[in-house]
Amino acid sequence: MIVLSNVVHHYGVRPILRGINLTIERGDVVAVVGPNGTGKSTLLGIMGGQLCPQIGQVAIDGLVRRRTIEEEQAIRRVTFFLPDHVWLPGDRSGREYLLSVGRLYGVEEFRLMDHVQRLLELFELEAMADQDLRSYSSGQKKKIALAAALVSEARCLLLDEPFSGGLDPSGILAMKRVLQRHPRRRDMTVVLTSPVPELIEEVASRVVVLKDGRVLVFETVEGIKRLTGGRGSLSDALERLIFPETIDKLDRYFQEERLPEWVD
Ligand SMILES: Nc1ncnc2c1ncn2[C@@H]1O[C@H](COP(=O)(O)OP(=O)(O)OP(=O)(O)O)[C@@H](O)[C@H]1O
Repeated sequence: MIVLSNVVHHYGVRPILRGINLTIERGDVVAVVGPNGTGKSTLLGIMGGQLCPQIGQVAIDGLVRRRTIEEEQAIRRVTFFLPDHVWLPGDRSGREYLLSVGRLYGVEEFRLMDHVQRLLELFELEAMADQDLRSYSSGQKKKIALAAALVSEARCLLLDEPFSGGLDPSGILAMKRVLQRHPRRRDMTVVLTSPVPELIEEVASRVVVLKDGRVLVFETVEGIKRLTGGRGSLSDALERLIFPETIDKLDRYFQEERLPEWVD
């Protein structure tokens, strides 16, 4: 379970997050959505321990992030934070990297070897498995980063944009299926960001809508649809909830495209 209590964060003087309170239960897959620059990655970074909020705190399974060294170490053993842009050791092979992540998380050796092999197959990386990571394409690097999150067997996954970064349709399908299956069966907690409502609708049990530094709504996908009239897809609902002015802007844009009257 992840509990955020009055989390406030700003870079310089401008507040980005203005008192976020959230309780995310085990077994939930929560998607954080909102306009560009609204603070989704900042929120994930704070949950992931990469950033320390100026006010408030994050507790994971009852342990508070960045309070004491012991608590932080205990959280790190059960939490995997995958930033949007991840650093990979270029002089290690994909297999070596996955094995080292699994060992860091204390995964038992025999099970680890088998899990690494299955992940390499799942993400269609077997042919590249023993080549240096510097020779991987950007989509292949994204797949290895996702495989690293999964091989950790951490019960709390924080994934910033897991479906972006050049992932091909088979990679998207693989990640989608894993997120649909693992969290409920393994009592995991997953928080992710994605700008694609169609993907969120398929994997998320609940959605956090951030706007102007606050939680506008924290609801199930069906709950968000009900709030906005109950018709259409999540994409339609989010459009009405977060971007109501976009339709007007589109009308204005196409009006201005009309040629002035003096042009033949
Ligand atoms: N290191 C930083 N220094 C200063 N400002 C920052 C920094 N990181 C982010 N910001 C600002 O904080 C705000 C929130 O950024 P953040 O990346 O969390 O937004 P986001 O919702 O994830 O955006 P996007 O949808 O574009 O990925 C933005 O206005 C951004 O310019």
